Amino acid sequence: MSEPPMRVVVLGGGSFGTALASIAADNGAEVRQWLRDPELADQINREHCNPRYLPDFAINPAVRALSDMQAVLAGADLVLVAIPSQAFREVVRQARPWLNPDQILASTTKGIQEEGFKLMSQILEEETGFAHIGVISGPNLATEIAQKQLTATVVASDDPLTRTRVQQALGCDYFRVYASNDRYGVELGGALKNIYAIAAGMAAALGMGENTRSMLMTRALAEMGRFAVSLGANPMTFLGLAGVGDLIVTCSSRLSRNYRVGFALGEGKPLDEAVAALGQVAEGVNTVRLVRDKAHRAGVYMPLAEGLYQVLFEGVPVREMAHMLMRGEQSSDVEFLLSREDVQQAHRRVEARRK
Ligand SMILES: NC(=O)C1=CN([C@@H]2O[C@H](COP(=O)(O)OP(=O)(O)OC[C@H]3O[C@@H](n4cnc5c(N)ncnc54)[C@H](O)[C@@H]3O)[C@@H](O)[C@H]2O)C=CC1
Ligand SMILES: O=C(CO)COP(=O)(O)O
Repeated sequence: MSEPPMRVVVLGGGSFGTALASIAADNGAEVRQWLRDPELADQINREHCNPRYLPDFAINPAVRALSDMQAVLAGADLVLVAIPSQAFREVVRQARPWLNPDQILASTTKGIQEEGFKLMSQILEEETGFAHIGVISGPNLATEIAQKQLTATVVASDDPLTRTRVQQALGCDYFRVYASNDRYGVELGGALKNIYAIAAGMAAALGMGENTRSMLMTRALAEMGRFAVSLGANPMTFLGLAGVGDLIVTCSSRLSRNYRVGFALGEGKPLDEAVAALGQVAEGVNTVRLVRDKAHRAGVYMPLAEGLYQVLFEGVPVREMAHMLMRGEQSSDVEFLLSREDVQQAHRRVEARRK
């Protein structure tokens, strides 16, 4: 006898939640999607389209949208939480009475909560105390996934059941799901790359070329690694899809909201205007502030995050910041091989000999 279909619930009616719900339905799962707006839920059920967030995409008609949290969660095997970080805890609290410890819970959100510098799966853990918790992160522009363009993601959890169930629910012929046991690293990579996507968008708006973008992405990776090490995380995870994979796509594509905010800023638009014009979440705007503050307090050298912070929140012109960054310290390429301190020390020795 064949197994009954997996019951998958997606919390969130944005572009990524909608794309994931359709993948799971394409894969044969019984899928329900929770949205707070009942009218949009009705429209999705009627027209199989989410005009607000993914207007040109035909949603698999098997996806049922609901705005009643209790009804949506009844009997769920896997719950994917695709809610922007600012509202994530609030929605998990709303769902909590209808969640149970046998369910698999996974965050798809690439952001950080200000209080306590919490990542979203830590919020899932705090709010539920359950064991089957994971995250999904990778080069996953929702619009491309909706078009069934081939890509892959990472499910990260120290719980093998969580990894396996997510792979079963979402892995299909246009979406591969790789496994990782470094939940913190995968989640941190997803949040950090948004910062650098804003910078890449700015550089593009200023007419900077491919060498510039390549330098920016590679130095971003170095900076992400330095930050991860300071938090006790394993920077090797950033060599995977949820690190360098997501960094490449988000720093290269106009489909990325973070890139688009950066582009608008590079064109001279004020931050509030750039964010309002987007009409969707660009997590990097908040993340850069949180990461810059944390790096400051911990004494971690993050010139790109610092520079971006100054452009976004202190009114430093983009070109001036680019110039300052180019005139910054001559540093080491790969710090795991040659430390920054060794390079600085060598400079000091040469200077001392000159005097
Ligand atoms: N869109 C993409 O390409 C990808 C997005 N992500 C991540 O997924 C997360 C969610 O993003 P998207 O779906 O793209 O967002 P979105 O901006 O397209 O939509 C956000 C959704 O959250 C809902 N929402 C906001 N506040 C809420 C609240 N208080 N209660 C209930 N619902 C609320 C909105 O109504 C909307 O349905 C983000 O953290 C993003 O980083 C991850 C991978 C790809
Ligand atoms: O995370 C993403 C792609 O993997 C989406 O990036 P944006 O949130 O910048 O659109």
